[in-house]
Amino acid sequence: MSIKYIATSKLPTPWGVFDMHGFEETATGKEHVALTFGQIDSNQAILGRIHSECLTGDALFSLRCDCGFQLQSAMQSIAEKGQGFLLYLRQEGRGIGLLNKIRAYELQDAGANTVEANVRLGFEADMRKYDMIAPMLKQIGVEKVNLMTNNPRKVMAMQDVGIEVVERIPLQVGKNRYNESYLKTKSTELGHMMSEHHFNDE
Ligand SMILES: Nc1nc2c(ncn2[C@@H]2O[C@H](COP(=O)(O)OP(=O)(O)OP(=O)(O)O)[C@@H](O)[C@H]2O)c(=O)[nH]1
Ligand SMILES: [Zn+2]
Repeated sequence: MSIKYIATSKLPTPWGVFDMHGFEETATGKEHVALTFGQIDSNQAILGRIHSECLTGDALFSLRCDCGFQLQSAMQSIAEKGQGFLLYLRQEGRGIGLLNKIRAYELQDAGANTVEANVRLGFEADMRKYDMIAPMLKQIGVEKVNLMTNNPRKVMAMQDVGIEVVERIPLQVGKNRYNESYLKTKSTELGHMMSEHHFNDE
């Protein structure tokens, strides 16, 4: 994929000051962000996260999913480590977009699970593409990663574009009474690797 690096600025956060790098997909004009913390050493495996946009969870405090909690936890871990990256990819709703996600939530309110809702709307369970990752990581100097995720598809997607995932670090945070069945569906139907205690401890 052709993606253009645009500019870099500081991004002060509650956990520390990140550098924010802006990108634009040439074909679609879609905008993505890479955050880095500290000095990136290309010879080392770098702690990082690939995070897909979730306006409701990341910005509007939704408890329907775990996205906002994962975002905060990842940024905190990166800042504590003193070195790391986070790619914030604008593929809302696993690639179906915000309004279709709200349609899917409407179906879920009526009893469908997250995968059934997507399928009823005529979408696959997960429509995300990860081909912007390689040029974005190249720009910020990351070649090997310790990836914070529970999603095996992300690990495979990284390897497919030639990025070595040295370690997968589980990121199980934010379980609550509103997202319990969402998390279960991730584990049973989307292949996410979740330990059982995630479902049992209140
Ligand atoms: N279609 C749809 N998308 C959802 C729903 N709930 C959350 N999402 C989207 O799911 C995506 C979650 O992305 P991530 O947190 O990066 O990744 P993940 O696949 O859950 O894997 P992890 O790295 O383990 O968190 C975001 O794009 C959310 O907007 C839902 O019920 N339906
Ligand atoms: Zn979410």
